[in-house]
Amino acid sequence: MTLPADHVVNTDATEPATDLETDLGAERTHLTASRAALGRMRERAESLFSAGGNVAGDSYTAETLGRTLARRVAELADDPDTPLFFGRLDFGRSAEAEDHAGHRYHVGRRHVTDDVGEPMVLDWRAPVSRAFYRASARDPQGIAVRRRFGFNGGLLTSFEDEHLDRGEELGTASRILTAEIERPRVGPMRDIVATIQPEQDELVRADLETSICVQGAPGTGKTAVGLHRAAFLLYLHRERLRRSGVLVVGPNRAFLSYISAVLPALGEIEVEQATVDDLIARAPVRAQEDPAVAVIKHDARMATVLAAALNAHIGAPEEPMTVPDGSYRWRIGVEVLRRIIDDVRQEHLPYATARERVRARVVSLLQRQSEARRGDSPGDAWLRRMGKAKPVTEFLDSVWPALTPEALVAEILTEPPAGVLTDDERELIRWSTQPRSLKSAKWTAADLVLLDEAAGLIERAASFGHVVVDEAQDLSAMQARAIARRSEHGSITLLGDLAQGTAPWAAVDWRETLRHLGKPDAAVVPLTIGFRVPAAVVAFANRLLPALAVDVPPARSLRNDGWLTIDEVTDLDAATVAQVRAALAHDGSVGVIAADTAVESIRAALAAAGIQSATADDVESAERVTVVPASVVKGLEYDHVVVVEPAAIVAAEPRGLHRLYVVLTRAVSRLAVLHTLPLPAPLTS
Ligand SMILES: Nc1ncnc2c1ncn2[C@@H]1O[C@H](COP(=O)(O)OP(=O)(O)OP(=O)(O)O)[C@@H](O)[C@H]1O
Repeated sequence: MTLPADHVVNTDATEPATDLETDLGAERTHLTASRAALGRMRERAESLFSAGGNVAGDSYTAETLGRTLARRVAELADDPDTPLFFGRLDFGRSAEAEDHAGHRYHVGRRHVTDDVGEPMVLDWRAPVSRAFYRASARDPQGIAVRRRFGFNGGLLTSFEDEHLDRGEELGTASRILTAEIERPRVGPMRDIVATIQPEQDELVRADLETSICVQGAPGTGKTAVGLHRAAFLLYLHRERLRRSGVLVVGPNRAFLSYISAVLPALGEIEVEQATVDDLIARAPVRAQEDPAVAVIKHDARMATVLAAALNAHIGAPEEPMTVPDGSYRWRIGVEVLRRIIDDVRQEHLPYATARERVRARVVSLLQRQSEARRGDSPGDAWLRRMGKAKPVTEFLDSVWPALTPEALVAEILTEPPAGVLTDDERELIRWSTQPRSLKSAKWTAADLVLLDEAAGLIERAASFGHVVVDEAQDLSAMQARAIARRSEHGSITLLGDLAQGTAPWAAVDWRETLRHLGKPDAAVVPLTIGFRVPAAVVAFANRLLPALAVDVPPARSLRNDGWLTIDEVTDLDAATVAQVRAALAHDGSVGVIAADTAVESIRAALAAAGIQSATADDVESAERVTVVPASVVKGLEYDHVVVVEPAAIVAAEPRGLHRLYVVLTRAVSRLAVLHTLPLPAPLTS
């Protein structure tokens, strides 16, 4: 790659800057020029877009071209509040610099080229940009100087140089990194491209073929890593992943709306985001059930039960088949029919595909007989007619009957088969009242995982090219299998923290989850640097860890600036209002977290005091205060968190201590804990 002369580092570019202001001025000029160039790139894309209909020959091509160009225009959108570049690499003249020796590159959110196609800003995902994240004084990777830029909104305000060639390296002491981590959080989650850390970058840039499981304490950047990995893979394997798709799975709607802006900000607008429940929603949930019943339905043994029940529908042919065809009668003997069934069973195809395979094998035997007798090949119409001939259909219906997932699940809930579940378990899952028809069946949420499993046994689900699963510690075996079916031919990034497992089936060992996901050999990699929770708050929340019975590696907080108060009060509402008022005096977001049942009264108390609040899924809300039920706060963060009555949060569910650990680790700067009841024991010991 060649660069225009003014971007080429001459030998003295690696000398200390003589005049910071001049340097800053030059960088601002480059930023302005880059923005203008991006504007021109967008204009060109827009004019192509509007001309698209005329150039394309047919409507299909026009539509495809239109979509491609519309996407291109969207990808080139410029947010004036977001820096277009955030770093600069000055390559030295060592052999390691290879072709880049003496070159200077600005690194930013997307490629920007000037009018003759020369790069002005390199995409952070380009191979050259890797050194921005990974070069160190010990391993400079050809870099003489790494420059990081500080921004305020879209305005370039400062920079920070590391002369790697002189052994200088700031690492996590970088002021710009510190400012980014400490900046107040408002609105939805932001990207971290400017400050991805080396241990994160290694995961972000892992190959498409590689599935990984990331175990990290709260705030170590798991979500950020997963989203950036999706963006990275889309950049590197654009066409392939555009065809197969990339999916991000999160725990709930509030979380998905919180993260929804990250990928579009990186120019990636085609990633599907869903909860597991969205993925498997083939019927509406119209009934509740005892959690003990749901636990059984989410157990991996249900997959065995369903597979066996389905298998039991495959019968053995008992009599030969005779098919009339005009003046002929074709005959297939019972032994041959049995062989067909045995052979197709061995192919381990989905049930419905296999049924069609049996039909095709039967028709091909009929065809051979017809050819032998008639001396010519029958046409397609004949083949179709034979496939639908009554004796063929009757044969299939008796030995390989068509089945729907609903029928299969209804069958095992009507008469739970013996052999895999205990008798008690069978009684627990048994339908107490039989629905009049499958259509009127009132499915529970857990029934939907069974329906999805059944659907997967009957027909193969489409596989995404890559799936990012966040908060994966809460996946049940059956949910993991639902994701496995959707990533059979792709890879997975699994993100989670065993200490934050709140589902009744929460994982205690990642190996087990990976096995259910069909990626048993994926590496489990820890993230160890905490970017959210201040050290004092981490120390407080960590008092819970021994009681959580999980083996997780410790993390070190980068934030020493936090603030923690624990107050025993007599009037929770009044104390909450007072804390929220105090928090509003600072910058940033305020999250009030309480047991689910307490949320409405807290919201009312705040409103009575003139403080309006938003709900967790309304990330664009103008209100700075959000009142969040403890059950949906996973993955979210607020500058100032007020936790109301920890004992009630713990008492609300069987894994209440895990929930409290999640709740206490949402604070970016300040945590206020208010209680009237004694604090849960592990917190006071
Ligand atoms: N390298 C980084 N530079 C700046 N900020 C970062 C970096 N990594 C993570 N962060 C920030 O730290 C916060 C926590 O990140 P994230 O939500 O990804 O953590 P997490 O491990 O998924 O947390 P949890 O376990 O609570 O879900 C976010 O605000 C994120 O933007």
